[in-house]
Amino acid sequence: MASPRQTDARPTDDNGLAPRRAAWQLLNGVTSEKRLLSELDGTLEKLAPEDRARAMRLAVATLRASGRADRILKPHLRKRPPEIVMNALRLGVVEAAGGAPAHGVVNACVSLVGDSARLKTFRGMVNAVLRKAVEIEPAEWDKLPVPNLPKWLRRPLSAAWGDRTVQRIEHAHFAGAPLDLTAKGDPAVLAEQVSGELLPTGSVRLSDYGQVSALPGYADGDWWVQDAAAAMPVRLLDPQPGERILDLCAAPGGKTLQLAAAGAEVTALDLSDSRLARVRENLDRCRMTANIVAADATTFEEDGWDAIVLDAPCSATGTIRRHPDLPFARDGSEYFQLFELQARLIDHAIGLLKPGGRLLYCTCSLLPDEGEAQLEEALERHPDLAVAPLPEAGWIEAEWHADGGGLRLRPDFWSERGGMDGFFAAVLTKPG
Ligand SMILES: C[S@@+](CC[C@H](N)C(=O)[O-])C[C@H]1O[C@@H](n2cnc3c(N)ncnc32)[C@H](O)[C@@H]1O
Repeated sequence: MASPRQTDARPTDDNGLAPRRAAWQLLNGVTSEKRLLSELDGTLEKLAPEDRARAMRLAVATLRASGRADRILKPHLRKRPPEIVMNALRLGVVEAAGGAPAHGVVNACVSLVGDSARLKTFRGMVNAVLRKAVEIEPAEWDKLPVPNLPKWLRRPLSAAWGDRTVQRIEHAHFAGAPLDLTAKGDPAVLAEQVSGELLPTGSVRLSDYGQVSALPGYADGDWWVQDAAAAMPVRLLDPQPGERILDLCAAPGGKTLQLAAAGAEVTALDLSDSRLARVRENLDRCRMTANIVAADATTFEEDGWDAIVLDAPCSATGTIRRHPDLPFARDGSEYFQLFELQARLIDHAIGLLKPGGRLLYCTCSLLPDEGEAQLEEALERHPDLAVAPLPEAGWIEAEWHADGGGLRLRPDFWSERGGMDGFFAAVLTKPG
């Protein structure tokens, strides 16, 4: 049910200024305050649902194309203005390149800065620069290079996968992502129900869709949103009915739902109470159950599990297609702590498995430090463990085999189909 705030909020009749202002605030939160869009929810609270969606779409599109917008703007700027003024300019260029009428875009962006006492002096400059910058022809825009990842991220990715692959990954980031669903039941039936494409891995893909909650089967809990790559690790684990499985970093619950749908007896654990609320909501909507535990996975003590899923906290660099804010809001300085936490979580999880139990380790990361290297180092620390060979299953393509075992998924794979998130996944078996 809509909250009172949502019911009160009405679409704007101010020529679309409210969603543009919210998009601008989101951009400022990301590029100036270095916060993720997911941490800036409050910015959208007072907007009507359709304005909220529009603001988020605008912010995401601008972040994705920010490098292109800067190229267009550069020749028109004698001196680079403050970052928040740059964001108003970027917003205008990206909207105009997307086909919005130039006049409305210029007026709106001038109003954004003009309404702020602090930025009023930039009104004239924004007006003059944008008038010229929005004249770009769609064909000219399309010919501009796809924006590069920032150096701090490009460097380790180039070292791992090579420059050419990083360029392909950047193209995949720029293209964005389709909507992938995981079916609670038969994916072929779901594909028909939502008129989607049944992918070889069993996910159902929609390239053109409106409001997610209005799609058939949402209210009945027939499916949940989960990138095709994110759905593969649990397929590797192959959970069996009745198995006792601990999902150690469970929220928002995509993998918990897969485990429960397979008939496993699932305990979903997460450090974050608020994120666990989303696991509960997802389970309720899909009419499935799991034991929910709010705890720290590094100290949780119940052992004897048939299998453990460790979808560890990570850089999330595999999800930039969906989250173009990440390269702007992060700088890699916190990653070393994550690598250490991942190793500690692996060691602790191994101790909680019963003899013969399986540990699924996975991360939505493109950095080998969080995937291949973690696996290699875990095997050095625990020489009695074995990496389960990848199943012969036809859905695993040859180029997805990771060096040293496991599955390496990248956004440049399936480019003809709309790509996939980046992921690493491997199953480790404890001796019986
Ligand atoms: C990559 S997300 C998990 C995604 C989830 N498995 C899914 O498929 O929807 C990582 C999760 O780890 C949780 N987390 C981080 N540190 C943790 C810890 N020490 N103990 C338990 N959970 C932790 C975060 O709150 C976050 O929800």
